[in-house]
Amino acid sequence: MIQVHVSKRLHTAEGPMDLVFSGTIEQGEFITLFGPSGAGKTTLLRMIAGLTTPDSGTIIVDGQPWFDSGRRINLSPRRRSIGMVFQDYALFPNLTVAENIGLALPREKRGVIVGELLEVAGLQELAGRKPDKLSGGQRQRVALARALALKPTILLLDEPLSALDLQMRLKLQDELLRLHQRYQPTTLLVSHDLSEVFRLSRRVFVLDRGEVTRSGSPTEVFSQSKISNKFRFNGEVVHIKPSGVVYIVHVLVGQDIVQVIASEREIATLKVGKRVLIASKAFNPLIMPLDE
Ligand SMILES: Nc1ncnc2c1ncn2[C@@H]1O[C@H](COP(=O)(O)OP(=O)(O)OP(=O)(O)O)[C@@H](O)[C@H]1O
Repeated sequence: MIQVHVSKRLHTAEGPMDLVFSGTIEQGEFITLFGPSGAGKTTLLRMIAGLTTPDSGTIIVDGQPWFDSGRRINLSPRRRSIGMVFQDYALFPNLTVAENIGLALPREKRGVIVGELLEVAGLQELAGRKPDKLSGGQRQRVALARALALKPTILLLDEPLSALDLQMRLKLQDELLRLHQRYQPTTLLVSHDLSEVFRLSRRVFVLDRGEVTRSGSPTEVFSQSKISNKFRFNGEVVHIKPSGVVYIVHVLVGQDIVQVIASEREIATLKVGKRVLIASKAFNPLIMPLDE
């Protein structure tokens, strides 16, 4: 369990802003941090990693204080069990894929762990390549494998997929879910992409100007509560969930998630990533695929 209670005064172009975060994250949870640019998301990750020092507060991980301003405890990043992946790939250009993944591992364990990660991340064929011979998606897979090599308690991901095209992003999201399931690190992901928040996390914190304005499941946080009976929306299917004899389809419309009930017959034409039109028919919304 991670208990984070921190505050820090930040200096932004618009003047000072207080970043205040208080939250408890369970072991193995997948959390996203969502919010506008400059809200303080990256700084929060950096404080957990030990790269930025909070002005006050505590960060307790499995009962162990990583930071405690009152007791003057501040573990260095090296002593915190974390793996990190950022938007820019930050791989060592002169090392191969396998060497990049194994870099921080003790020599005697390196072969076994790197071998496993190459296999799990589907990178075996690329083990001997240098980063400049990889695509953006492949590089991020290497960065992810490297972040997991030391079996960190916490995985910190700062928009790792945002530079990738949609197709690659969806593929890497699946990969991320698979890796998370296998190694179960407590994961904090910063994302600007609402469909990503929805696909990957069970819980989201919305940060705005240094404060958590909303938190809960993506559905709770983003569902549109009042929908008029007469409407037409274009959106993208982000999740399909069986519910008894029908299905609940979650559709991303702008910045909102709209839930629509669909029958098995309607579901046959839908899948995650599909662009759809939601329109009202009498009082019940009607959902149908859009021609592409
Ligand atoms: N160590 C620091 N001390 C004071 N101010 C800081 C510090 N680090 C960052 N800031 C300021 O805090 C603000 C928030 O930055 P941060 O990168 O955390 O936002 P963000 O939500 O991650 O934004 P983006 O989505 O654009 O990455 C910025 O204006 C930045 O200049």
